[in-house]
Amino acid sequence: MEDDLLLNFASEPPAKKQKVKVTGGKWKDRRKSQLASEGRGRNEKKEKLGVNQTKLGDRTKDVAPAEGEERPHKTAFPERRGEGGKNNTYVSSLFTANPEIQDRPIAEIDVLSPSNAPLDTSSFSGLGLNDRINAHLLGQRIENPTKIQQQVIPRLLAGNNDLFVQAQTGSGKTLAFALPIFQKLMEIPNIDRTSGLFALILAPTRELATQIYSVFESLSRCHHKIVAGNVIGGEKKKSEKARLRKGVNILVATPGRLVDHIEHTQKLDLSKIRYVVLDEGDRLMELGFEESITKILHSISSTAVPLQYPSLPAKRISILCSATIKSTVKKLGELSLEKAELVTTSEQITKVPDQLVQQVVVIPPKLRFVTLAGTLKNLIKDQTASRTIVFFSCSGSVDFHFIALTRKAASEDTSGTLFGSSIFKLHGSLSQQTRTSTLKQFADSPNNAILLCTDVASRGLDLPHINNVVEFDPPFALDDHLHRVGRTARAGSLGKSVLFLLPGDEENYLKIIEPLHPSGIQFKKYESVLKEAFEKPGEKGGSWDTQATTFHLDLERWLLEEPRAKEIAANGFISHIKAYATHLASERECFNVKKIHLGHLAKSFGLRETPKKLASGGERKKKEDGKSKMLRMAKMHLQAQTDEFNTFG
Ligand SMILES: Nc1ncnc2c1ncn2[C@@H]1O[C@H](COP(=O)(O)OP(=O)(O)OP(=O)(O)O)[C@@H](O)[C@H]1O
Repeated sequence: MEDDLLLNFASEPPAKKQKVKVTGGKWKDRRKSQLASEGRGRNEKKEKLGVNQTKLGDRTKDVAPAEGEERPHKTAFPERRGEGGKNNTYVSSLFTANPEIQDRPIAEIDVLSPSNAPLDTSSFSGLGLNDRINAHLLGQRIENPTKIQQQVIPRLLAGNNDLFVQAQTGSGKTLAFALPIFQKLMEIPNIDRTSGLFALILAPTRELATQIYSVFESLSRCHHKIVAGNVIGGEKKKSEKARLRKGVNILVATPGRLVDHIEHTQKLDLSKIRYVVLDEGDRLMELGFEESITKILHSISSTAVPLQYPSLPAKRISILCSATIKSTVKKLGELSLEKAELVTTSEQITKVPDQLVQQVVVIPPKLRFVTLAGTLKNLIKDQTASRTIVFFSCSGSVDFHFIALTRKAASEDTSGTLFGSSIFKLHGSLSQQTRTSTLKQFADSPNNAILLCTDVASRGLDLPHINNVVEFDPPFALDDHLHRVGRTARAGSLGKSVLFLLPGDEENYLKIIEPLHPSGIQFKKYESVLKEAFEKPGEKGGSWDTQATTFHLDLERWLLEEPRAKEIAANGFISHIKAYATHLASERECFNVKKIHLGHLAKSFGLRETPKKLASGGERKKKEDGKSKMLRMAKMHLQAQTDEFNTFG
């Protein structure tokens, strides 16, 4: 019998256990004694694994229970008495007792031509950029400006107006402000690092700040005496101070860390700043940086001195960039801009790029893990150096799926392999050093690479050539969807995005995202995903479900053998549920935590225990009313989100 076609059931037909009532003492002790009396102590775990396995030829075929076992619910997969206490746990089948999924036509969609691509009709030199910068761009195969660059570059080169720049994700906003600012500094006679700090760029996350800094750093090849620096927190403040003391002309910073330096680094002189860029304005506000930004802007204004450089504007020019329009961005505009000109492109910025192919797979909760694995396998099939990003709702879920896919129970590992590809994890609870090196490894990987992450990677990050985005957990807001899928299909390139939804209420989310997708949405059946991924060559039409089941059960078995991994799974499950409870009230008709089948969802985390037991740690807790539970969860999630993006040192 082939090993991978086996399913394990109970080992020796268990002799019927005598139930012994245990009373007195602590609940844990009572439970231990109860289990021991039933012969279900810890040491039995191994015996239960992998012995007396039964071939599953047909997913719906009912297999006779071992002697001494009860036949469970008729439609369910044959169950095994597990390690449960009062409520026994079951090894349920992946493919039975799943909720129904609405039938939808599965048509191919016509992909439109790119909406954020460089335009053939215009050149950078035509916009007023000098030869050195042009040559530098050509060296990077950047030949024609995008629409937003066409509009912003001449305005910044010529003008004295503040700008409110709104454009689609991946439309080249960074170069739109970086190129003219750099050129203006190039025009300062004898500029060097001691001439002063002239441009400040504020970004919401350390990753984004690092990325913008590297754009300026690479531009310094056009004039090696212009020095860019960054202060982003998470790194040693001492070395940042030393950098500021030596002098920089362009500073890229996260707001929290910059305020810290304003207060404690005497050498930091903001008086010559003539350009302030607020990148990802909506995110800066969402992360609560309003107060820090106000302080920074006030410090700049209150120390400003007149300059004798004719190439620089007489007064400070502020540029606010955002891919989405929100009331919070408008508020940031009021705070930072003066008589600003709105610069936007004709295409609807609140839509995804036209060329993006959006797929949706509706998956019963039990099948989420195996369908994720199948999706990843299919996406990298026939590829050699593809890049895929998978978004999760919380760090706990990233940690679990990383260990589950790589089978590495040591949580400090951030890289591994899956289906011959490199796989990485990234979230805000990792140290800054780890985050930076993980992103670099992911970007530089010579083979196919997959990044499992939270929304820490959803904003502004320009990872090169991302082919696919998978939203394993739905976004918490529509803007998040735009930003997540916006990591692919950048600057006119093609890209695919896959959204996972649960059957039932979550299917309503389709109606919400449909207007954002000019090319339409392609519906995919999870069965076809699994079939493509798991069908053995030459065995068409039969083996895929068995293979998928085996793949999943291997995870369950592994968790039983690895207590640390099981702990990570339990934590991942609990964090996932908590994060789910914080979906916007306005989207409750799609994401209602009360309607989730917790048992089925726990199975997708490889867990056989009842979720109630997991969530409470087995202890009875005082009943909490619904409202205070929601508030508590929302608070926890907000805290987790801020931690996720913690830009402070
Ligand atoms: N004119 C161009 N031609 C070709 N590639 C370009 C051009 N301009 C920018 N790019 C590339 O396109 C990618 C996206 O640019 P950028 O990160 O500035 O987009 P963005 O508008 O800031 O997106 P987001 O809003 O998602 O942060 C980068 O890799 C950049 O090098």
